[in-house]
Parts: sequence; C-alpha cells; structure tokens
Amino acid sequence: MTSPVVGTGTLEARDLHVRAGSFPAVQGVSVAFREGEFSAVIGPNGAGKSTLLRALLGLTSSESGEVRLLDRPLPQWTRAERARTLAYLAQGEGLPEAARVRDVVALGRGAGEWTWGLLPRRPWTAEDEAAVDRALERTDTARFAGRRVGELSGGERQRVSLARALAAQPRFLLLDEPTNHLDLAYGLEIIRHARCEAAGGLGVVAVLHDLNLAARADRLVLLHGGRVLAQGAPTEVLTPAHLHAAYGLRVRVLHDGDRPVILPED
Ligand SMILES: Nc1ncnc2c1ncn2[C@@H]1O[C@H](COP(=O)(O)OP(=O)(O)OP(=O)(O)O)[C@@H](O)[C@H]1O
Repeated sequence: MTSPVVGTGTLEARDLHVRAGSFPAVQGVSVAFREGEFSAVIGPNGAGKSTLLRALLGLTSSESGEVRLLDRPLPQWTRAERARTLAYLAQGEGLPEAARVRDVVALGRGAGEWTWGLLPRRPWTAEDEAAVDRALERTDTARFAGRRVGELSGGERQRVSLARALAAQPRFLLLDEPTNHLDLAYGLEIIRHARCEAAGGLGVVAVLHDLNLAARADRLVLLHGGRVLAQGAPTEVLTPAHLHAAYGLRVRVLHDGDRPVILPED
C-alpha cells in the first residue's frame, strides 16, 4: 500500500499588520502554518486571534505585510481558488435548522442547486457525491445524514459544520473557537478529528481558549496585544512565564507524558 502524499505547503503571515476598525488588532505577526500539522492560536480575549484568522483567509485586508498561501501572495489567488484551498469554520456558525445533514454537508461543495461561499455554480458530479460521503464518514456524521439539523445536539451540529468544511477538500482548514459551548467529551472529539485530518495531510489552524485542549496541537502560537508572544511546540509555549505575561495568571504546568497540563493557581 502506498502512503498518502502529504503536502508541505504553508499558509504564512509575514510582518502582518491588520486594523479592526481603527484598532491595531494585529501588529507585526510572522507565522507559518504547515500542511500536515495541527496548529492552535491561543491568547487572551482581544489578543487578535480572530482578526489574524480572518486576514489569513483574505476576509480582512491588511495594512502592511503579507499573507502567502502555498508560496504565492494571497491577493494573487482568485476567489474561487481560495475557496477551494482554504476552508473556514466561523465562530458560532449557524446551520439551517430545517435542512437535512447530508444537504448541509453538500453545501461545502458549492455545486448543484446550491451556491455557498465564493464557489461558482456548477453541476453536481459523482466526485461531489464521493467527497460528501467521505466528509460524513470522517466526522462520524454518516449515521445521522438523513436527520434534520434542528434535531441534533450542539456537539453533533459542530461535527456537521466540520463535515461541511471538509467536503470542500481544502488544503487548510481554519477553525475559530470550534469547541466553544461544547462539553468536555464533544470538545475533545472535535480536537481528535482535527488531529486526525492533520495526520492525513490537511493544515489545521484552530483558535482555542482551552489551553489543555490546545496542548494537544502540534504547534502553538500565543498572541498577546496583537503580537506573537511565543510560538513553537506546546512544551515551549505553555510555560508559567509566558502564561503569566499573556493572561496575568500564575499557573502550574504539570506534564502528562510530554503533554503540558495547565493548572491555574488561586
Ligand atoms: N470592528 C472593530 N472595531 C474596533 N475594534 C475592533 C473591531 N473588531 C475587533 N476589534 C478589537 O480588536 C482586538 C482584537 O480582536 P479579535 O476579535 O481579533 O481578538 P480575539 O483574540 O479573537 O478575542 P476573543 O478571544 O475575545 O474572541 C480587540 O481589542 C477588539 O476589541
């Protein structure tokens, strides 16, 4: 059996400055996210995480610096190319309650009767059908593909959103707080799916607030005040000194194997 070809492309920000309204939300950020890696962007409220994500997607324009996707400046990509290469799961994404799960996942293909995101309208093909099947299987949503979204739990809905994003067969998947409002089990499940997709070659970048979930990523970027305070492996980033500088909190860092476990001190 041949192993899958895992790309080594990057989604990069180089000395990126982005304003959110008039506020300098991202200030001189340089980071490179790789295919085949699960990266988490962490940092306190207002650190610039969502603004960075939106700039990486080309949804917000930058003041200076650049975003490069697979070694080409993002503005040189057409909207359709971008939509095929970068998938986005926005914070608190709403799904149509009355729609059936399979139809929602099919929206990710931007084909058939529906148009979605920036993809042009085109006829539905056998390839679209196969991509939807695969996305349903990978997210463990195939067993309720015929049910209506309104009948699902929050965790199940989040997996349907993930399936919708994966159905586009992107090279990078950007997730903004995908575990928000999920209980411990569902939160872990989303992280497990993200890790699994990264192992299969996808570049996964997730904004996360839960540092103990973020510790399961391959790489972390810690933002504070719009700047990178630290980046690297979880053990390098999740240190008491970095977390005190970012959150103003004293924490103890324990180790579960080589994974850091964060315990805030009272
Ligand atoms: N439209 C806007 N106008 C003015 N300021 C904004 C706007 N959008 C964001 N900001 C500010 O920019 C900063 C960064 O916001 P951003 O949403 O990127 O942070 P974040 O790290 O994702 O925060 P959170 O964890 O709370 O979601 C914040 O101080 C925010 O108040």
